[in-house]
Amino acid sequence: MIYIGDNKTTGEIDSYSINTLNIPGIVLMENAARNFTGTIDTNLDNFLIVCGKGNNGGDGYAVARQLVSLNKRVSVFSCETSDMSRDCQINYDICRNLGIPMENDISALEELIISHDVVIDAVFGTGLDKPLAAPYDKIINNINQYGKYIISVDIPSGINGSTGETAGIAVKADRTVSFVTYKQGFLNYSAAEFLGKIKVVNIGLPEHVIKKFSNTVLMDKKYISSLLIPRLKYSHKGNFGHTLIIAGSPEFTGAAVISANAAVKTGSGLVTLAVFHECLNMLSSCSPEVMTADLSDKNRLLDLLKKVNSIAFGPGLGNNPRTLELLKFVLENSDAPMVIDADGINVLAEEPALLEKLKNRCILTPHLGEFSRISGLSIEEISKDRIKAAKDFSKKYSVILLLKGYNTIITNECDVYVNTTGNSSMANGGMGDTLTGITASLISQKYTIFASGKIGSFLHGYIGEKLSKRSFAITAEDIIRNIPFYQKKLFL
Ligand SMILES: NC(=O)C1=CN([C@@H]2O[C@H](COP(=O)(O)OP(=O)(O)OC[C@H]3O[C@@H](n4cnc5c(N)ncnc54)[C@H](O)[C@@H]3O)[C@@H](O)[C@H]2O)[C@@H](O)CC1
Ligand SMILES: Nc1ncnc2c1ncn2[C@@H]1O[C@H](COP(=O)(O)OP(=O)(O)O)[C@@H](O)[C@H]1O
Ligand SMILES: [K+]
Repeated sequence: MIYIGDNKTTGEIDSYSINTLNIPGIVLMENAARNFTGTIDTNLDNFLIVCGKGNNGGDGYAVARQLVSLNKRVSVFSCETSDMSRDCQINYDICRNLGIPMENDISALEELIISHDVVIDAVFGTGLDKPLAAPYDKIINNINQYGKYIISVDIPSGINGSTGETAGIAVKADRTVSFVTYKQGFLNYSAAEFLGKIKVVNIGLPEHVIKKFSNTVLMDKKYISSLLIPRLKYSHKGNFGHTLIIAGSPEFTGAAVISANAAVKTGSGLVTLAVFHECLNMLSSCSPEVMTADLSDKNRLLDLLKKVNSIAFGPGLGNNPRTLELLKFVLENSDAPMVIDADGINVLAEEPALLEKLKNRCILTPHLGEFSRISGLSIEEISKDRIKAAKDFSKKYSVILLLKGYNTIITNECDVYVNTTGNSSMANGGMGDTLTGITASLISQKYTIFASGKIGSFLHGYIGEKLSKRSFAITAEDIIRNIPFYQKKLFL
């Protein structure tokens, strides 16, 4: 499992490893350098390592030694040779003693970069603490302008590991090999263009050590598989629950159909779609397994509200007083766990006191715009630290929050899971409605609300990713058709 941490987390893990576990810093640096080197394509040769004066630079000097021991051609450019950190100095001295070609004259840098095939950027890592000035602005500019292939050590130099903001300018890496944790700042969308392909490597620390300092993880297939509940031989439809979807309006019947069809395909024992009277005759594209109900028939609705195992509320209902009244009615008459999405969220934003009634039994699945409306935070404020914004909201209202988008965040007040599956081939209408149906269906099948959000977002994005290998844009219908096949693939 890959853990996420900011600069503070890195410092804490560092000091625990050195002071409590008694692992010397130079050993951690050696492990980092060895594991970094292990990620480099063995066909690559002719490296220029650009080193700063802190431990990131120290890693760079240690990587230079490792590459030389693999018979690679290596040169080093030292940004500063005075006042180096202790472990940086040790590795610098060894590089000198080994006779590795070393340069520190900035006027030679451009030519050096041009004459090498790979630049390894070891200028700054988690210790960057001020805006970049001369000569660092020029060094980074040169790397970006002339580097043919750039690999950053830990963090592209100039990016803040906690916030993802740049110190004015930053290295644009082709690959970033980060140590111990995936840096929280990498989740800030503004950092994306600098990171290239990201890989996280260990520095010899067991998972239980990292876990002490981070409760934020990137979900992978293995983790999702570990959450899945196999079906027993003698199970019947009653074991897989009844999902009620309350969705749609004359302009948006599609949203209702999509959510209901997704719930069926995800395996809910029964699915009922409840719509306003005027939509009933527009449901011809519903999967035949979907049962329907008329929202104006209050007795039928009451009956359903009492017996279903989960309720999805919101897609396509319309942001209007009728939807708000309906939500109040549902909340007064049912204790079932709920997935609230789209207009369900929009009307909640009008009357946040209703969130009290959703405590400990709800997952909200907003996209950035909806989250901005319901949290009262601007999109800019949320984007600066999506994890914090999501966690704060979840804590304040005791709900699970699933903040959709590239790197979806799912949190239950204290633990945070980030979903990296999915891509922009999925950026089209109806995709969120699909996720709502999948998530509600999983809740009906006895997964916890939190697990349903995690599995739902992983599966949804996983399908999109697989299909996008062959198609440019993926539709909700494409996802729905493929749910059973890829769901089965998640059972390892
Ligand atoms: N346990 C760990 O966490 C390990 C950390 N390691 C490496 O250590 C790095 C952190 O090392 P440090 O804390 O020494 O920090 P850095 O090496 O990132 O940089 C700190 C140095 O740069 C200077 N500096 C910061 N911002 C500057 C600016 N804008 N302009 C000019 N100078 C600036 C500081 O004064 C200091 O000398 C990590 O990124 C990682 O590469 C590795 O050695 C492996 C072990
Ligand atoms: N670039 C992207 N990377 C990953 N997932 C994406 C991307 N764009 C969209 N998605 C996913 O598609 C879904 C879109 O949801 P939403 O915006 O609510 O759509 P709609 O309201 O049209 O149904 C979300 O689950 C989101 O995570
Ligand atoms: K770096």
